[in-house]
Amino acid sequence: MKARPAALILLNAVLRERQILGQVDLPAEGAEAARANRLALTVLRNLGAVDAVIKPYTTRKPQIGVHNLLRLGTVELLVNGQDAHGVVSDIVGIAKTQPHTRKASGMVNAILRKIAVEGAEAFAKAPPQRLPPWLDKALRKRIGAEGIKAIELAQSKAPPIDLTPRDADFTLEGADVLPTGSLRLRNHPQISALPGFAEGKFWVQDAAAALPVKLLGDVRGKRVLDLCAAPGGKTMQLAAAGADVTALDISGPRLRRVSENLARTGLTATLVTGDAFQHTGPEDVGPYDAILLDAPCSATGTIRRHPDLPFVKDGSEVEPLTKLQMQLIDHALTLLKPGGTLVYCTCSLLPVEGEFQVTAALKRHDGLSVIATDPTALGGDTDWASPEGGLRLWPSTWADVGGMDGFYMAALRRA
Ligand SMILES: C[S@@+](CC[C@H](N)C(=O)[O-])C[C@H]1O[C@@H](n2cnc3c(N)ncnc32)[C@H](O)[C@@H]1O
Repeated sequence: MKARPAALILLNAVLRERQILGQVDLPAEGAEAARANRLALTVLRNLGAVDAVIKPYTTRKPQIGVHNLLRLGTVELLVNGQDAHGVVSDIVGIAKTQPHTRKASGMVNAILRKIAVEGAEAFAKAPPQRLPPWLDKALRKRIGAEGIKAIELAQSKAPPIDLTPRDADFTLEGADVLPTGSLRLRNHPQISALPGFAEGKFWVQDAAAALPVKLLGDVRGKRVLDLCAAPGGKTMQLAAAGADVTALDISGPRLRRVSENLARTGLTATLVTGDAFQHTGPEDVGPYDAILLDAPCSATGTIRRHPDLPFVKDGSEVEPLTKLQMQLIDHALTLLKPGGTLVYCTCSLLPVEGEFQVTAALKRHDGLSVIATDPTALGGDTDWASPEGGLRLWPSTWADVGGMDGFYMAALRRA
C-alpha cells in the first residue's frame, strides 16, 4: 500500500478508534510505511491549525473519514509543499475507493483546490497545537501561560533524532554534539544505514533520556539494577559505563528488544523478565549498590515524538500510575544497600509523577536524602535544577537547537 492511504488508516485509527499509533497494523512496508507514519505524525502535530484552515470551507463538521482525508491533503499542500495537482487527484482517488467517503469525493476535490490556492495564510496565523485541557490544567499553575505556549510551540515541530554513543569518542558526520554528550541529527536518515549502526556504536535515545544514568555517577564495577529496563537505552548506558547490570522488565516482548539491543552493541547485562515487586535480588550477593527506576508514567514528556498521545489518553491513568510509582520507589529502596543511590525518573511533564514523588518519598523514609544534582556538571543549564534537588526538563528546553523530551530525574541516597 502507498503512503497516503496508509497514513489515512493511521489517522482513522488514532482519531476515530483512539488507538496508539505504534499499535496499528499497517498494510504497508519499508519506505511507504515510514512515509505514512511521518505523514500521520505531521497531521497530528498540526491538527488544530489544519482544522482551522479547513473549517471555513465546510458548513458543518465533516464525517471523520472525510475530515481525515482533508487533513491529510492540507498537510501535503501546506506543510510538505507537495504539487497541488498531484495531491488533490490522489486524495480524491482515495476518497473514491472508500464506501464511506465516496459520496464526498467531489466536496474533497473542491475544498482541497481552494486550500491549495488560499490556505497558507490561515495556516500561518493559526496557533500551535494546544495541549489537551487536562494537561494544560495540571501545568498552568506551575509554569504559567508563557511556559505552556513554549511547550506547545516546541511540540509542533518534528523533533531531531538523538543518539547515545557507546564510546565517548565516537562521532558521526553531520551530527551535532550536544554539551550533554548526545549526538543530534537534524535530518531524518535511515538509522540502520548510518555508519557504525551495524557495529553497535550508538543507539537512538533522546538527549533528556540519556541524563538519568549520569546521576548515578561512576558505576564501573558496581552492581546496578535497572528496575524497569525495556527497551534498554539506559541498560546499555549502564553496561557501557562498566556496571554489572541486572535489567528487569515485566514485559517479555519488550525485554526481547533489550536483548537485541545488547547483542547489536556487544554489551552485556543479566536479563530478568518479571514483576519488579517479585524481585528480591540474588540472595548470595545481597542488595544492589545502585538502582535506576525509570518508572512507567503518562509519557506526557514525549508528545513531540508521539503526538497521538493527546488524542488517545484522557489523563485518567495518571492517578493509578502515581500509586504504582510510589510503590516502586518503596520496593526499590528495599533492594538497595545502605548508602546506595536510587535514581528515580519519568518522561512525564507532571509534577505528581516527578517532584512530588521525591518529596513524598523523603517523608515516608527516615534518613532518605536527595543528592542534589548540579546540571552544569552534566553539560546542562542552571535552571534545570528543581528546588528539591532533582532536574526538570521541558520539551522547550534548548528549543533553539531542537528541544528535548520532557523529563524529571533525581538521585536519592538510602540511609
Ligand atoms: C519508561 S519504560 C522504561 C524505559 C527504559 N528504562 C529505557 O530507557 O529504555 C517503563 C517500563 O516499565 C515496565 N514496567 C511496568 N510495570 C512494571 C513492573 N511492575 N515491573 C517491572 N517492569 C514494569 C514497562 O514494561 C516498561 O518497559
